[in-house]
Amino acid sequence: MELSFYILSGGKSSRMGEDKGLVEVNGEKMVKQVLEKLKSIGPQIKIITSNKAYKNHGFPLLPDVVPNKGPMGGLLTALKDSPTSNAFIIGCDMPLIPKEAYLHLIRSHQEDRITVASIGGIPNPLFSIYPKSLESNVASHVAGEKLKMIDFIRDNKHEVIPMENSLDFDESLFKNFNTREDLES
Ligand SMILES: Nc1nc2c(ncn2[C@@H]2O[C@H](COP(=O)(O)OP(=O)(O)OP(=O)(O)O)[C@@H](O)[C@H]2O)c(=O)[nH]1
Repeated sequence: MELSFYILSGGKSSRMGEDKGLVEVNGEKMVKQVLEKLKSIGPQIKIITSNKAYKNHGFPLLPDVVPNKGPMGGLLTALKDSPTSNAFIIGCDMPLIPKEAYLHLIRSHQEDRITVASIGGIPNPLFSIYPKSLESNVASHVAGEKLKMIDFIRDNKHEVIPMENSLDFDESLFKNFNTREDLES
């Protein structure tokens, strides 16, 4: 299955106070850590942001087609752009997720549905694979201001893959870093 990868980095980062993807965790920018894993998985990688500071990572940047709609706007941008029939959507603030987790989700994916990773019983729409065929459904949600990713997933054919059941992962590897306190913990 051919896949394109999109890192969502277009958020307001209001809790962090500065653009999250460019903040360092364990001495390296979060976006860089995500890119390092993706590079070894597939060639089609883009960062969805309008912040030019992401440019020096060497991957194409893509601004949101409809700005200020949160991750749903990022998903719409990704599916519109995707040259492949499926797109892997990843938040920029989960830098510790191991490559094996990406591979596991890809192996679990079936082309006609959304494949959502769950961690500790909680589905994560920003570590998920979406069929490009859902683009018009996403566009309707965005136009109707129905911006909760989880509601979109529930409205469409999907499968939840509990990461901890299949792989011997520590849940802490799926931590996302939203605040300064998160960085210190
Ligand atoms: N492209 C794009 N990505 C977004 C948008 N809003 C949020 N994201 C990304 O979605 C992921 C989760 O974002 P959140 O933590 O919910 O929101 P945030 O705006 O980044 O941060 P807060 O303002 O602190 O809530 C992060 O990777 C964000 O960069 C958006 O409007 N466009």
